[in-house]
Amino acid sequence: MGNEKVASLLEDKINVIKSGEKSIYLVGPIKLPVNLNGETTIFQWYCWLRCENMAGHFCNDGSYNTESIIETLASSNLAEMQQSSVLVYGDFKASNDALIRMHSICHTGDIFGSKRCDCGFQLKQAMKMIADHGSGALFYLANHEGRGIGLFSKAMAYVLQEQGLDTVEANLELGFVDDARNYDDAIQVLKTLRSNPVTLITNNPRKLEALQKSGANVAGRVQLWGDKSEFNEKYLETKVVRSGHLKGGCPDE
Ligand SMILES: Nc1nc2c(ncn2[C@@H]2O[C@H](COP(=O)(O)OP(=O)(O)OP(=O)(O)O)[C@@H](O)[C@H]2O)c(=O)[nH]1
Repeated sequence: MGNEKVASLLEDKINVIKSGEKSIYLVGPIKLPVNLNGETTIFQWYCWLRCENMAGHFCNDGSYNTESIIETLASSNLAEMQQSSVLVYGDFKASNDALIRMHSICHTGDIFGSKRCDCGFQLKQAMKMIADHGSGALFYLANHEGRGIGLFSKAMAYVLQEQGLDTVEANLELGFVDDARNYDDAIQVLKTLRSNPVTLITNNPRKLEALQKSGANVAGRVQLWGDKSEFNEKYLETKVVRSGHLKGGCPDE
């Protein structure tokens, strides 16, 4: 198969979202059958790549064609970088209301099922809530590890926490801010996929604020608490007491 043929197969599945200096290359939808609590649920999956003055990569000159993307893929070493993605359920573009979650990657909680946090529970529960609701999207934000400090630094923060520091103190002692996450790219992708109202699944007021400030059509928020155990009790308490996470279903509760 030549480059031209491959390009023509991919053309309809690539969407270029331009915003100032940067471009976001969005690939999808791709059918993704997912095992959700023992049942197969069909999601549509999209993955994106942000490109910003990356000399040597396919995004450096602002021009774009599918063939040039394919030509540079193999030499771009994308496995060394983080790419985020979104799982979409139902008629996400047209439905009147939809549930969305901006889920920050948690290697330990999402993959290993660590009980030090509630991330793995929230991931599965949010996917279930979205499917039960009939329309929605779960954004899996791969550059958010450790609230934006990266996996290695999160491991260092865990070591400090084992000496009694809470999650916020550990981040600060390592020279980070408490929360360094940015939602801009995910919001751009959301706006590309849907303009109708969305309800955000979160306990974190900063996520809600980021979405509202962006001008996205936000109908409200639903909370997601659960999976409390002796292992994450302090972690959950710190989220409420130090990071201002909300207990209750509405933004102003
Ligand atoms: N720095 C740090 N990050 C952690 C720790 N435990 C989990 N995380 C990260 O925290 C992020 C999730 O943030 P949370 O504060 O649990 O929840 P949230 O995403 O802000 O809010 P919700 O939308 O309500 O889930 C993930 O990226 C995890 O990797 C920790 O002990 N220290």
